[in-house]
Amino acid sequence: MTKFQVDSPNVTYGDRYIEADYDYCTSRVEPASDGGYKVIPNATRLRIRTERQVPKLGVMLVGWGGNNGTTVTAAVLANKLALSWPTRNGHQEANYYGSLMMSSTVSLGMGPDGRDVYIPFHDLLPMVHPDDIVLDGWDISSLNLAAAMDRARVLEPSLQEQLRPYMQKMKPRPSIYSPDFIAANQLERADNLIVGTKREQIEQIRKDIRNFRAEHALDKVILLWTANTERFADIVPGLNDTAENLMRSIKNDASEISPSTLFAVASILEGCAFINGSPQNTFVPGCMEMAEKANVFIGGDDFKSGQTKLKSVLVDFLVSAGLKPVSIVSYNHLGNNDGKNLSAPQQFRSKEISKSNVVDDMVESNPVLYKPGEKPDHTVVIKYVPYVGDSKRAMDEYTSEIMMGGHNTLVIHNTCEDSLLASPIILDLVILTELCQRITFRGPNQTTYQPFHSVLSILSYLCKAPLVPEGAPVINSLNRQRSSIENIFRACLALPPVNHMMLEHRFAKPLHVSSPTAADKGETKLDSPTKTKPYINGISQITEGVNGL
Ligand SMILES: NC(=O)c1ccc[n+]([C@@H]2O[C@H](COP(=O)([O-])OP(=O)(O)OC[C@H]3O[C@@H](n4cnc5c(N)ncnc54)[C@H](O)[C@@H]3O)[C@@H](O)[C@H]2O)c1
Ligand SMILES: O=P([O-])([O-])O[C@@H]1[C@@H](O)[C@H](O)[C@@H](O)[C@H](O)[C@@H]1O
Repeated sequence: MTKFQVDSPNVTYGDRYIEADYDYCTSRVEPASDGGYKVIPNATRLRIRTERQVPKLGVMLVGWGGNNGTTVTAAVLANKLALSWPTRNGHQEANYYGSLMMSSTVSLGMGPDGRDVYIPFHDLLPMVHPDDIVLDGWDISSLNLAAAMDRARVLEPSLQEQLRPYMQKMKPRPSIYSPDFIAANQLERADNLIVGTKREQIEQIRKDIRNFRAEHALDKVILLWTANTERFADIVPGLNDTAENLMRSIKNDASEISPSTLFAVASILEGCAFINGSPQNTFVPGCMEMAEKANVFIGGDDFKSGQTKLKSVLVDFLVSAGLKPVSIVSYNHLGNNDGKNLSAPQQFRSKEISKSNVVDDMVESNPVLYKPGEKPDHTVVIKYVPYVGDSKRAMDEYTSEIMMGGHNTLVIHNTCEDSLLASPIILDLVILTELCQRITFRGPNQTTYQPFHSVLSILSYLCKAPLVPEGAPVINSLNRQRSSIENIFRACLALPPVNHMMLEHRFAKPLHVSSPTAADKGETKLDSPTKTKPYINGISQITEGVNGL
């Protein structure tokens, strides 16, 4: 943990809380009488509380025996045990590369030398360390985690050998299987099932959660779906459109309730946050209502790990540079079990939707380039090629209109172990969710503190199809998503948002700085204006009217 303390009258470091008084500054836009806009800046004083005590966290993965489930478990173990292993490219040590919290940094501000001072994102606020997370979960396949890790073909055998004694003791709990929601080709691995009615299955999941919490003396449990992609469930009035109807449908054993929704309901009933790492509509309206009534966090959908993550950067860059993407083709093939499941049309359709909607907000942000409703041609292709296993091969082509009828075409080829991109995302999702459970806000004239909305939209950086509260805008731009996390956490320390203005370096005369370096050199400060020296090294200098000023 990088030690730092904010020295401000607006921050109190108490035994239990960090308390910050923060002015949330935004601008509101209203239509003006002349057909233009009236822009009104405003500032809202918030009191933000962050509990300092980091809990003992348990994470239960649905689909624990899959490529992601085994890989993230192996990664946590390898880091915790500080393992290293021989590879063709030399000795490899465990790390958490690809985790926003563990392997990226944030700036605290400008140091005495005028340079930003960076710390690991994870050190900005008290957070769970992934090494300390206790993992468990369910799978329709009975393979123990060591055998499942071998089946996944993601990690080097030399590492698997070291992990096998630990992971062979880990056995996924029997799960809820509904062949109607995942590809028929998954039947062959479905030998570890909870039989019974949907109500009985939910009660078993709830019992599993309680047993896990008790067995490890956990303070908190979070559930995360990293099982197969399901087809979308039909949203039917009277079936799953309200919390009451959903619970009645479960009691009546209605068929159109997916396993992922059953897990989400069980999780919410146990007061545990539930995160959906796959693209299906797990959070049917009735499930979302349940979460809101229970003040339990839900988040998702579909890990944003590779091709789509790059798309949410590239399209943002092109459109914000005034270049007009007009055709986007995203093709990939892979040979893991995820790819096998996605080879079925209904499961592919779930993924096609989450991979396709990611450009909408960026396109709609630029009416100079796009007419209302105009969008780039956008095609998503996924093919299953068993031989390549987890090594996903992605090829993207972005064609944009540039000035005066010109065109620019970007072609990207991207090969990666898909599960090694998704595993750090899983860790970030649960670390951020747990931290947000410890942050509360009190606005002006409010006497009580309130939590984040139960739909945890701050997770959008990690999801292809961000789940947001009703009426909230969906933001897919990766840069904006990351900034929102950083600035919200800075606000918990009464630090201003990062604005990149760097005015300290932009004026002809040094901006007033309080750092000891400026005072030591006896340099003048802005608040004591003096004429610039007319001569520098004997050369007369213009002191008035420079740059037309
Ligand atoms: N880069 C990535 O790997 C990535 C990125 C985004 C989304 N995802 C999504 O994450 C999910 C997992 O990906 P993966 O590569 O680990 O797939 P996988 O097929 O290797 O693992 C899924 C596991 O879920 C199990 N399963 C299926 N139905 C289940 C149920 N009802 N209950 C419990 N277990 C069940 C399967 O037996 C399998 O072990 C998929 O939905 C995938 O689309 C993956
Ligand atoms: O994250 P991303 O690379 O855009 O999308 C990926 C797809 O390209 C891949 O085919 C699928 O198997 C993964 O689940 C993931 O969704």
